[in-house]
Amino acid sequence: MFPLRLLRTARRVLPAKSLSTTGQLTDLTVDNEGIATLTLQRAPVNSLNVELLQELTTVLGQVEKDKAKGLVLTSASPSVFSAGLDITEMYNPNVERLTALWTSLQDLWATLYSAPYPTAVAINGHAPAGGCMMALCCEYRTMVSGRYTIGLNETAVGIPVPEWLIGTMCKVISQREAEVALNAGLMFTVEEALKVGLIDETATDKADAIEKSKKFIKRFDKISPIAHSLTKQRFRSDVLQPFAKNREADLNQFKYVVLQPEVQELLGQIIQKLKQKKAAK
Ligand SMILES: CC/C=C\C/C=C\CCC/C=C/CC(=O)SCCNC(=O)CCNC(=O)[C@H](O)C(C)(C)COP(=O)(O)OP(=O)(O)OC[C@H]1O[C@@H](n2cnc3c(N)ncnc32)[C@H](O)[C@@H]1OP(=O)(O)O
Repeated sequence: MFPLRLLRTARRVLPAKSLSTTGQLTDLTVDNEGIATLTLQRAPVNSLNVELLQELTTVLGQVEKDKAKGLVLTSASPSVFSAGLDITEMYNPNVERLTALWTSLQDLWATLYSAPYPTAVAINGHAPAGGCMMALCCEYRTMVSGRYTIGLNETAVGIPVPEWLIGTMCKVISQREAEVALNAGLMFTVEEALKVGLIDETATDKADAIEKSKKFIKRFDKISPIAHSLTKQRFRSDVLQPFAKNREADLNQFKYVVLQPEVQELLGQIIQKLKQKKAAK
Protein backbone atom coordinates (compact mmCIF):
# COMPACT_ATOMS: atom_id res chain seq x y z
CA MET A 1 0.00 0.00 0.00
CA PHE A 2 1.18 3.52 -0.77
CA PRO A 3 1.03 6.15 1.93
CA LEU A 4 -2.18 8.14 1.51
CA ARG A 5 -0.38 11.48 1.07
CA LEU A 6 1.04 10.31 -2.24
CA LEU A 7 -2.35 9.86 -3.84
CA ARG A 8 -2.57 13.37 -5.07
CA THR A 9 -5.69 13.61 -7.10
CA ALA A 10 -6.06 17.19 -8.26
CA ARG A 11 -4.27 20.51 -8.32
CA ARG A 12 -6.22 23.53 -7.33
CA VAL A 13 -5.49 26.94 -8.78
CA LEU A 14 -6.41 29.45 -6.13
CA PRO A 15 -6.00 33.19 -6.25
CA ALA A 16 -2.58 34.25 -5.00
CA LYS A 17 -3.87 35.96 -1.88
CA SER A 18 -5.74 32.95 -0.53
CA LEU A 19 -2.61 30.86 -0.05
CA SER A 20 0.10 33.40 0.75
CA THR A 21 1.49 33.62 4.27
CA THR A 22 4.45 35.29 5.88
CA GLY A 23 6.04 33.57 8.84
CA GLN A 24 8.89 35.10 10.79
CA LEU A 25 11.58 33.18 8.99
CA THR A 26 9.96 32.30 5.66
CA ASP A 27 7.64 33.87 3.15
CA LEU A 28 5.15 31.93 1.04
CA THR A 29 3.46 33.44 -1.99
CA VAL A 30 1.32 31.75 -4.61
CA ASP A 31 1.03 33.19 -8.11
CA ASN A 32 -2.09 33.31 -10.27
CA GLU A 33 -1.19 29.97 -11.82
CA GLY A 34 -1.07 28.26 -8.42
CA ILE A 35 2.73 27.95 -8.17
CA ALA A 36 3.98 28.50 -4.63
CA THR A 37 7.28 30.30 -3.96
CA LEU A 38 8.77 29.67 -0.53
CA THR A 39 11.51 32.15 0.43
CA LEU A 40 13.97 31.57 3.26
CA GLN A 41 14.43 34.83 5.15
CA ARG A 42 16.47 34.19 8.27
CA ALA A 43 19.16 36.87 8.00
CA PRO A 44 22.01 36.97 7.45
CA VAL A 45 22.65 33.56 5.84
CA ASN A 46 19.51 31.42 6.36
CA SER A 47 21.36 29.10 8.71
CA LEU A 48 18.99 26.32 9.76
CA ASN A 49 18.13 26.53 13.45
CA VAL A 50 15.29 24.59 15.10
CA GLU A 51 12.74 27.33 14.47
CA LEU A 52 13.54 27.75 10.74
CA LEU A 53 13.55 23.97 10.17
CA GLN A 54 10.19 23.58 11.88
CA GLU A 55 8.63 26.54 10.07
CA LEU A 56 9.78 25.18 6.71
CA THR A 57 8.20 21.78 7.39
CA THR A 58 4.95 23.41 8.51
CA VAL A 59 4.77 25.58 5.40
CA LEU A 60 5.46 22.58 3.14
CA GLY A 61 2.51 20.85 4.82
CA GLN A 62 0.36 23.85 3.98
CA VAL A 63 1.51 23.85 0.34
CA GLU A 64 0.43 20.20 0.13
CA LYS A 65 -2.90 20.75 1.90
CA ASP A 66 -3.75 23.69 -0.35
CA LYS A 67 -2.93 21.64 -3.46
CA ALA A 68 -0.58 24.17 -5.03
CA LYS A 69 0.54 23.28 -8.55
CA GLY A 70 4.15 23.06 -7.42
CA LEU A 71 6.81 24.68 -5.27
CA VAL A 72 9.80 26.92 -5.97
CA LEU A 73 12.24 27.27 -3.08
CA THR A 74 14.55 30.30 -2.88
CA SER A 75 16.17 32.76 -0.48
CA ALA A 76 15.82 36.43 0.38
CA SER A 77 19.59 36.86 0.86
CA PRO A 78 21.46 38.50 -2.03
CA SER A 79 24.34 36.00 -1.93
CA VAL A 80 23.50 32.97 0.21
CA PHE A 81 20.80 30.38 -0.46
CA SER A 82 21.42 28.76 2.94
CA ALA A 83 24.60 28.31 5.02
CA GLY A 84 23.34 24.91 6.24
CA LEU A 85 22.76 23.96 9.84
CA ASP A 86 23.25 26.75 12.34
CA ILE A 87 26.69 25.89 13.67
CA THR A 88 26.01 27.70 16.94
CA GLU A 89 23.23 25.16 17.64
CA MET A 90 25.84 22.38 17.60
CA TYR A 91 28.59 24.11 19.60
CA ASN A 92 28.42 23.55 23.38
CA PRO A 93 24.85 22.45 22.86
CA ASN A 94 21.97 21.82 25.17
CA VAL A 95 21.25 18.14 24.42
CA GLU A 96 17.47 18.63 24.22
CA ARG A 97 17.92 21.40 21.68
CA LEU A 98 20.45 19.28 19.73
CA THR A 99 17.86 16.49 19.60
CA ALA A 100 15.23 18.94 18.35
CA LEU A 101 17.67 20.27 15.74
CA TRP A 102 18.33 16.86 14.22
CA THR A 103 14.74 15.65 14.49
CA SER A 104 13.57 18.84 12.75
CA LEU A 105 16.18 18.39 10.01
CA GLN A 106 15.02 14.79 9.50
CA ASP A 107 11.39 15.99 9.28
CA LEU A 108 12.27 18.67 6.73
CA TRP A 109 14.28 16.27 4.57
CA ALA A 110 11.55 13.60 4.63
CA THR A 111 8.78 16.12 3.89
CA LEU A 112 10.57 17.89 1.03
CA TYR A 113 12.06 14.73 -0.48
CA SER A 114 8.69 12.97 -0.56
CA ALA A 115 6.61 16.03 -1.52
CA PRO A 116 3.80 14.80 -3.79
CA TYR A 117 3.81 18.04 -5.82
CA PRO A 118 6.57 19.10 -8.29
CA THR A 119 9.45 20.94 -6.64
CA ALA A 120 12.20 23.20 -8.03
CA VAL A 121 14.83 25.37 -6.42
CA ALA A 122 16.20 28.75 -7.47
CA ILE A 123 19.61 28.70 -5.78
CA ASN A 124 20.57 32.35 -5.58
CA GLY A 125 23.88 32.07 -3.74
CA HIS A 126 26.08 29.76 -1.66
CA ALA A 127 24.53 26.42 -0.71
CA PRO A 128 26.82 24.45 1.60
CA ALA A 129 25.75 21.35 3.60
CA GLY A 130 22.11 21.67 4.71
CA GLY A 131 21.63 24.30 1.95
CA CYS A 132 22.74 21.75 -0.63
CA MET A 133 20.56 19.13 1.08
CA MET A 134 17.41 21.21 0.51
CA ALA A 135 18.38 21.79 -3.13
CA LEU A 136 18.98 18.05 -3.66
CA CYS A 137 15.48 17.26 -2.38
CA CYS A 138 13.94 19.26 -5.23
CA GLU A 139 13.27 17.76 -8.65
CA TYR A 140 14.96 20.60 -10.56
CA ARG A 141 17.86 22.88 -9.66
CA THR A 142 18.65 26.26 -11.23
CA MET A 143 21.61 28.23 -9.82
CA VAL A 144 22.53 31.86 -10.37
CA SER A 145 25.96 32.21 -12.02
CA GLY A 146 28.62 33.88 -9.90
CA ARG A 147 31.34 33.08 -7.41
CA TYR A 148 29.08 30.81 -5.38
CA THR A 149 29.66 27.27 -4.21
CA ILE A 150 27.40 24.31 -3.52
CA GLY A 151 28.07 20.91 -1.99
CA LEU A 152 27.97 18.65 1.03
CA ASN A 153 30.96 19.78 3.10
CA GLU A 154 29.87 17.99 6.29
CA THR A 155 33.11 16.04 6.69
CA ALA A 156 34.99 19.36 6.63
CA VAL A 157 33.00 20.43 9.70
CA GLY A 158 33.55 17.08 11.43
CA ILE A 159 30.16 15.52 10.68
CA PRO A 160 29.92 12.21 8.79
CA VAL A 161 27.31 12.31 6.03
CA PRO A 162 24.31 10.11 6.88
CA GLU A 163 23.25 7.32 4.52
CA TRP A 164 19.99 9.02 3.53
CA LEU A 165 21.91 12.09 2.39
CA ILE A 166 24.47 10.02 0.48
CA GLY A 167 21.49 8.29 -1.17
CA THR A 168 19.93 11.65 -2.04
CA MET A 169 23.20 12.86 -3.62
CA CYS A 170 23.71 9.61 -5.56
CA LYS A 171 20.28 10.05 -7.18
CA VAL A 172 21.56 13.31 -8.68
CA ILE A 173 25.25 12.85 -9.52
CA SER A 174 27.23 9.68 -10.16
CA GLN A 175 28.24 7.57 -7.17
CA ARG A 176 31.90 8.08 -8.13
CA GLU A 177 31.61 11.90 -8.20
CA ALA A 178 29.62 11.80 -4.95
CA GLU A 179 32.13 9.59 -3.13
CA VAL A 180 35.10 11.74 -4.13
CA ALA A 181 33.30 14.95 -3.12
CA LEU A 182 31.63 13.81 0.11
CA ASN A 183 34.59 11.93 1.59
CA ALA A 184 36.67 15.11 1.42
CA GLY A 185 33.87 17.66 1.98
CA LEU A 186 34.49 19.27 -1.44
CA MET A 187 32.41 22.18 -2.67
CA PHE A 188 31.57 22.75 -6.36
CA THR A 189 31.67 26.06 -8.21
CA VAL A 190 28.56 26.81 -10.29
CA GLU A 191 30.34 25.65 -13.47
CA GLU A 192 31.54 22.43 -11.82
CA ALA A 193 28.08 21.77 -10.40
CA LEU A 194 26.58 22.10 -13.88
CA LYS A 195 29.21 19.80 -15.35
CA VAL A 196 28.58 16.95 -12.87
CA GLY A 197 24.79 17.43 -12.99
CA LEU A 198 24.42 18.71 -9.44
CA ILE A 199 22.45 21.61 -10.93
CA ASP A 200 20.31 21.40 -14.07
CA GLU A 201 20.89 24.90 -15.45
CA THR A 202 22.37 28.27 -14.62
CA ALA A 203 20.52 31.59 -14.42
CA THR A 204 21.59 35.19 -14.83
CA ASP A 205 19.93 36.36 -11.61
CA LYS A 206 17.31 35.35 -9.04
CA ALA A 207 14.35 36.43 -11.21
CA ASP A 208 15.69 34.33 -14.09
CA ALA A 209 16.22 31.37 -11.73
CA ILE A 210 12.64 31.63 -10.47
CA GLU A 211 11.28 31.92 -14.01
CA LYS A 212 13.22 28.81 -15.08
CA SER A 213 12.01 26.96 -11.98
CA LYS A 214 8.40 27.86 -12.77
CA LYS A 215 8.87 26.71 -16.36
CA PHE A 216 9.90 23.34 -14.96
CA ILE A 217 6.80 23.19 -12.72
CA LYS A 218 4.58 23.98 -15.73
CA ARG A 219 5.85 20.83 -17.48
CA PHE A 220 3.43 18.98 -15.22
CA ASP A 221 0.35 20.90 -16.37
CA LYS A 222 -0.69 18.01 -18.56
CA ILE A 223 0.58 15.21 -16.32
CA SER A 224 -1.78 13.46 -13.92
CA PRO A 225 -0.83 14.36 -10.32
CA ILE A 226 -1.17 10.70 -9.28
CA ALA A 227 1.09 9.55 -12.10
CA HIS A 228 3.68 12.18 -11.14
CA SER A 229 3.62 11.64 -7.41
CA LEU A 230 3.70 7.84 -7.51
CA THR A 231 6.46 7.74 -10.11
CA LYS A 232 8.50 10.20 -8.04
CA GLN A 233 7.86 8.05 -4.97
CA ARG A 234 9.07 4.92 -6.77
CA PHE A 235 12.31 6.66 -7.75
CA ARG A 236 12.92 7.77 -4.17
CA SER A 237 11.53 4.96 -2.02
CA ASP A 238 14.85 3.09 -1.74
CA VAL A 239 16.22 6.12 0.15
CA LEU A 240 13.03 7.01 2.05
CA GLN A 241 12.17 3.55 3.37
CA PRO A 242 15.45 2.69 5.16
CA PHE A 243 15.51 6.23 6.55
CA ALA A 244 12.06 5.74 8.12
CA LYS A 245 13.29 2.54 9.83
CA ASN A 246 16.56 4.06 11.09
CA ARG A 247 15.54 7.52 12.30
CA GLU A 248 16.30 6.84 15.94
CA ALA A 249 19.74 5.33 15.24
CA ASP A 250 20.51 8.24 12.90
CA LEU A 251 19.64 10.71 15.65
CA ASN A 252 21.76 8.91 18.24
CA GLN A 253 24.71 8.77 15.86
CA PHE A 254 24.45 12.49 15.12
CA LYS A 255 24.37 13.39 18.83
CA TYR A 256 27.25 11.02 19.59
CA VAL A 257 29.39 12.54 16.81
CA VAL A 258 28.60 16.17 17.57
CA LEU A 259 29.35 15.76 21.29
CA GLN A 260 32.85 14.30 20.65
CA PRO A 261 35.48 16.73 22.03
CA GLU A 262 37.37 16.86 18.72
CA VAL A 263 34.17 17.75 16.80
CA GLN A 264 33.36 20.43 19.39
CA GLU A 265 36.88 21.82 18.97
CA LEU A 266 36.49 21.89 15.18
CA LEU A 267 33.09 23.62 15.39
CA GLY A 268 34.61 26.20 17.77
CA GLN A 269 37.41 26.85 15.28
CA ILE A 270 34.90 27.30 12.43
CA ILE A 271 32.88 29.81 14.46
CA GLN A 272 36.11 31.69 15.26
CA LYS A 273 37.14 31.70 11.58
CA LEU A 274 33.73 33.04 10.51
CA LYS A 275 34.06 35.81 13.13
CA GLN A 276 37.60 36.72 11.98
CA LYS A 277 36.47 36.76 8.36
CA LYS A 278 33.68 39.19 9.26
CA ALA A 279 36.12 41.41 11.20
CA ALA A 280 38.50 41.47 8.22
CA LYS A 281 35.76 42.61 5.79
C1 LIG B 1 24.38 10.16 11.44
C2 LIG B 1 24.25 11.55 11.16
C3 LIG B 1 25.47 12.33 11.34
C4 LIG B 1 25.72 13.44 10.71
C5 LIG B 1 24.85 14.07 9.75
C6 LIG B 1 25.47 15.07 8.86
C7 LIG B 1 24.88 15.77 7.89
C8 LIG B 1 23.50 15.79 7.53
C9 LIG B 1 23.10 16.79 6.47
C10 LIG B 1 22.70 18.07 6.86
C11 LIG B 1 23.60 18.60 7.86
C12 LIG B 1 24.43 19.43 7.62
C13 LIG B 1 25.42 19.92 8.58
C14 LIG B 1 25.60 21.36 8.34
O1 LIG B 1 24.83 22.00 7.66
S1 LIG B 1 26.93 22.07 9.11
C15 LIG B 1 26.97 23.73 8.49
C16 LIG B 1 27.96 23.81 7.41
N1 LIG B 1 27.96 25.15 6.90
C17 LIG B 1 29.08 25.77 6.57
O2 LIG B 1 30.15 25.23 6.68
C18 LIG B 1 28.94 27.19 6.04
C19 LIG B 1 29.71 28.17 6.87
N2 LIG B 1 29.49 29.51 6.32
C20 LIG B 1 30.15 29.98 5.24
O3 LIG B 1 30.93 29.30 4.61
C21 LIG B 1 29.85 31.39 4.83
O4 LIG B 1 29.21 32.03 5.89
C22 LIG B 1 28.95 31.51 3.57
C23 LIG B 1 29.75 31.09 2.34
C24 LIG B 1 27.69 30.65 3.70
C25 LIG B 1 28.50 33.00 3.39
O5 LIG B 1 29.62 33.84 3.38
P1 LIG B 1 29.43 35.42 3.60
O6 LIG B 1 30.78 36.03 3.40
O7 LIG B 1 28.32 35.91 2.79
O8 LIG B 1 28.95 35.56 5.11
P2 LIG B 1 29.83 35.41 6.45
O9 LIG B 1 30.47 36.72 6.78
O10 LIG B 1 30.71 34.23 6.36
O11 LIG B 1 28.69 35.08 7.52
C26 LIG B 1 27.74 36.08 7.92
C27 LIG B 1 27.27 35.74 9.31
O12 LIG B 1 26.62 34.45 9.29
C28 LIG B 1 27.26 33.59 10.25
N3 LIG B 1 27.21 32.21 9.71
C29 LIG B 1 27.66 31.76 8.54
N4 LIG B 1 27.41 30.45 8.40
C30 LIG B 1 26.79 30.06 9.51
C31 LIG B 1 26.26 28.81 9.97
N5 LIG B 1 26.28 27.68 9.22
N6 LIG B 1 25.70 28.78 11.19
C32 LIG B 1 25.61 29.87 11.96
N7 LIG B 1 26.08 31.09 11.58
C33 LIG B 1 26.66 31.18 10.37
C34 LIG B 1 28.67 34.14 10.36
O13 LIG B 1 29.26 33.74 11.55
C35 LIG B 1 28.38 35.62 10.33
O14 LIG B 1 27.83 35.96 11.60
P3 LIG B 1 28.03 37.39 12.27
O15 LIG B 1 29.51 37.57 12.41
O16 LIG B 1 27.38 38.37 11.35
O17 LIG B 1 27.35 37.29 13.59
